[in-house]
Amino acid sequence: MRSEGRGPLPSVAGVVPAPDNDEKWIRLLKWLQHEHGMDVGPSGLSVERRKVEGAGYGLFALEPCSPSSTLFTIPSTAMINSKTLSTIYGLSTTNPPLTATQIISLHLLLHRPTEEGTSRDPTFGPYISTMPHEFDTHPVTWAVRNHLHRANTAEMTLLSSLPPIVSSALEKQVRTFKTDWKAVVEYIKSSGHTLTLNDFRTDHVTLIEDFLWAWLIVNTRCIYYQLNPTASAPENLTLCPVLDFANHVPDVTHIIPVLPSTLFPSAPGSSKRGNNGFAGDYMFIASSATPVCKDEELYLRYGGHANRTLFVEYGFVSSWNEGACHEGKSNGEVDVQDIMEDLIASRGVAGQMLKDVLEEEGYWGDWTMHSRPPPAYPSYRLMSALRLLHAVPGNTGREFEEACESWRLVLVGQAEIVSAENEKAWRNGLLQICDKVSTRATAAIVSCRSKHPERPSNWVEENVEMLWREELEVAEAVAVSVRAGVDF
Ligand SMILES: C[S@@+](CC[C@H](N)C(=O)[O-])C[C@H]1O[C@@H](n2cnc3c(N)ncnc32)[C@H](O)[C@@H]1O
Repeated sequence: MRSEGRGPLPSVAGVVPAPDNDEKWIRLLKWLQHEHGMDVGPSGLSVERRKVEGAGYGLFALEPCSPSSTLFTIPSTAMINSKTLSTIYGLSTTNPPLTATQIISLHLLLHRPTEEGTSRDPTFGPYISTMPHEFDTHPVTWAVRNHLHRANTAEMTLLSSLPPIVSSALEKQVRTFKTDWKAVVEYIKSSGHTLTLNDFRTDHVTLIEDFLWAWLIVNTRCIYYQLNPTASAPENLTLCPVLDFANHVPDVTHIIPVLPSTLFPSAPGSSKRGNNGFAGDYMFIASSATPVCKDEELYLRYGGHANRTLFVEYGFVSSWNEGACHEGKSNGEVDVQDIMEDLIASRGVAGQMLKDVLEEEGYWGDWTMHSRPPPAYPSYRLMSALRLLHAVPGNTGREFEEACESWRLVLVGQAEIVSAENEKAWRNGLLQICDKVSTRATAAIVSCRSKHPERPSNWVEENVEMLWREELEVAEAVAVSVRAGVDF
C-alpha cells in the first residue's frame, strides 16, 4: 500500500541524502543542461532531491540559501504544459480541444514509465522517469478502483472508514476524473489522430488505471504558471521539473515562484520569454523571511488547505500532536455539511424552502468550525445558517416569511441578532452538532485503533485517524467556547 520511497528508511531524522547513484536525478540534470541549456552547476542549482520517510522525495539545500537568492531557473521548454504540448500535438492554442489537465494527462498516459521506471518519451522522457510510479496510497485511487470493482479489501475498508465530508469530496474528485477521461477518449476518437484506443494493447480497465496514474501526477504535481493573460484561465498550470519535488508544510514556504510575466521585459534569467512575458523560464527564489541551512529541506506551501483537502487532492495530511487543536496551536478545521443537511431535510417542506433561501442568499454549504485563532469558533456562514434554521417555524406560511426577513436584516447589518431566543437556540443547536461530531469521531478512532492494537499502524491508517482526530478536537474545542459564552 505504500508509494515508492514511503517505507521506513535507515536515516537520521528520516532523511536519506541523495546517493551518488540516483541515476534518474542525474539523468534529469543532464537532460536539463544539454537539451534545455539550464545551468545545473553550483551557481545555477542549489537543491537536490533526497528521500524523506513518509513523503517519497523532498528538495534539500546543497548550500545555505541566503534570503531571496535564486535557487534555480527552469527553462520554459523543459516544462510540460498546454503550450509545450500543443506544439507536439498540433493543437490550436486559441480554441484548445482539451483542458490543460486533460492534455497533460493524455501525454503522460502515452509515456507512462515501463516496469523498470523509464519513460520512452523522446521529448520529456528523463523528466517523466523521475515521477512517482504509482499512487496506491492516494484515496482517489481507492475510490476509482471501487467504481471499477477493482478495490481490494484494504482499500474498501479504508474507504468505509473516512469521515462523511471526506467521502463526498472524494466522490466529487471521481466525477471530475470521469469527465476528464471521457473528454480524452472523445478527443482520441474524433481527432483523426493516428492514435487509437486499440494502440494501448491493454484492456479498458487497465487503461483507465493508467490514465488515473497520469491524472494524479497532474493533480499532485502541477503548479500555477501563467500562459494566458487572464490570471484565472484554466490553462495556467504546468509540470515543472525539480520544483515538483518540493513537499508541503502548513505554515511556511521556503520557495517563492517568480512568475515570468513579473520579470518582463528585462529580467536576467528569463532568456526564453514567451509573448508579453508569459510562458517564459520559471525562476524560484529563496524566501526572504525563512533562511534555510545546508542539508535542510525546502518546503513549498501548497496553499492554506484544510487536512481533508490535502488528503483528497494530494493523498497526505499534515500531522500535529494530540491536543494541538484543543490548545489552538494547530489549524484544525471541520466541515459539518452532512449534519446540517440532515437537520434541514428533517424539516420536510419547510426544510426545502429553507434550502432555497440559503441558496438564494449564497449561504448554502461551506459550513465549517475552526480551532485557530483561539478561542475555537464556527464560521460566519455556519452561524448564519444556524440562525435561520432556528428562526423559522415548522410551517411554511407568513411566519416563515417574517422569520426570513428578520434573518436577512442581520445579514445586511441592519440588525445585530434575530432575537435573544434565536441566539440561545442556535448556540444550543451548535452544541448538539459538536456533540454529534465528537461522538462519531470518538467511535471511529476507537474502531481504527481496535483494528491495529499494535501501534503505530501504517502511514495511510494514521492519516485516516488524523482526519478523525481533527474532527474530534475541533468539535470539542468549539463546544468549550460555546459553553464559556464566547461571543463569536
Ligand atoms: C509535488 S509532489 C512533492 C514531491 C513528492 N514527495 C515526490 O516524492 O515526488 C506532492 C506529493 O508529495 C507528497 N507530500 C508533499 N508534502 C508532504 C508532506 N508534508 N507529508 C507527506 N507527503 C507529502 C504527497 O504525496 C503529494 O501528493
